[in-house]
Amino acid sequence: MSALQLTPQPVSLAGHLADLAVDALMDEANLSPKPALVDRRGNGAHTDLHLGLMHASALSLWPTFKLMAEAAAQFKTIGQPLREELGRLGREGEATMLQTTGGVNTHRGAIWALGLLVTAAALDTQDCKAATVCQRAARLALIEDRQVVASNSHGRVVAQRYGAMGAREQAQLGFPAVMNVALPQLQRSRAAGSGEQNARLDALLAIMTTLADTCVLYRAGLEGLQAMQQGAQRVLDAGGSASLAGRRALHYLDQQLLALNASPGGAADLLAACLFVEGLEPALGHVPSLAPRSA
Ligand SMILES: CC(C)(COP(=O)(O)OP(=O)(O)OC[C@H]1O[C@@H](n2cnc3c(N)ncnc32)[C@H](O)[C@@H]1O)[C@@H](O)C(=O)NCCC(=O)NCCS
Ligand SMILES: Nc1ncnc2c1ncn2[C@@H]1O[C@H](COP(=O)(O)OP(=O)(O)OP(=O)(O)O)[C@@H](O)[C@H]1O
Repeated sequence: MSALQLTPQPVSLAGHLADLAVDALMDEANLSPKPALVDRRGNGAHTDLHLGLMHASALSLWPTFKLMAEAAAQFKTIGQPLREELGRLGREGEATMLQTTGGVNTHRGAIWALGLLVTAAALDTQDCKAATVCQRAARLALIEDRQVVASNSHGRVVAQRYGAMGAREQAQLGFPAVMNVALPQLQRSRAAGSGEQNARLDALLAIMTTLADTCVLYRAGLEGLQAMQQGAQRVLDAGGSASLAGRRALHYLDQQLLALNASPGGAADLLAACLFVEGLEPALGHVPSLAPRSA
């Protein structure tokens, strides 16, 4: 039989959500020029990462996201059983990621954020507005996972040292960096005539202006965080990444963050989360729910 005679198999809703999550990770990784992050130009501040590894890691997470969406259908409501199943799948996803990358942390924060959002979307695809999905994800993130083993993660170290709110709190608050910062900036930049890549760079920069990025704090302390926040604001004030002055400021920010070894990995994860929730309504508006309305 020739390939032309093969009938395409319908993609399940869970598979569709996993596609959207992996697409968001691929789009974030490919977006260039991002300050000090892995992109098409190079490795940014990371000696142990490269674009091929980011791609391989993103693709390896497809089954994890699909299983998370299926868990929503199985458990149907927001509660401890679903939360703990997600924790289990998330830890398995982290293990898969580390196996794929030979032990390098490519997407820890992204598994957390996108995992919660995929599940929240799958709970009720009749209402997959970005704001509603972020709120559902927050309700999941607020539930304690009794199986979690406290680790000495970089985020925890930094939380103790500086009192910074990290990935956990960002999710528990309903992703304010996505809803109040990144999505409005995306829309503003598009309305001002910027191309899609520049609008996405502006959204990343907008996140960087206020986020307490624990990756940056761990690698470069408060000096790095201040350089990131102020430098990102300067790019936006100069006209954003589509303008000549903004592009110069972005180049300067890149050099400054590289010198400080300060890579805004948390901001990058939240840009991926922003692209994911923005894509939900157009992609799923017509698809029936996997599960009845969540409690
Ligand atoms: C909550 C998580 C992210 C751990 O956070 P913690 O701060 O302790 O760890 P760590 O420093 O290793 O990772 C933080 C990650 O978040 C990203 N990040 C950094 N700062 C921020 C921020 N302010 N906001 C959002 N994300 C951020 C970074 O890119 C980094 O990858 C999560 O990995 C976790 O608890 N996993 C356990 C498995 C689980 O429950 N999974 C649920 C799947 S839905
Ligand atoms: N394009 C990207 N380039 C680099 N990092 C990214 C990118 N997109 C997302 N990230 C995030 O940045 C994090 C990597 O940051 P970092 O290297 O500080 O992590 P770490 O392994 O915890 O620290 P270290 O490398 O200092 O041991 C990943 O968890 C990932 O979520």
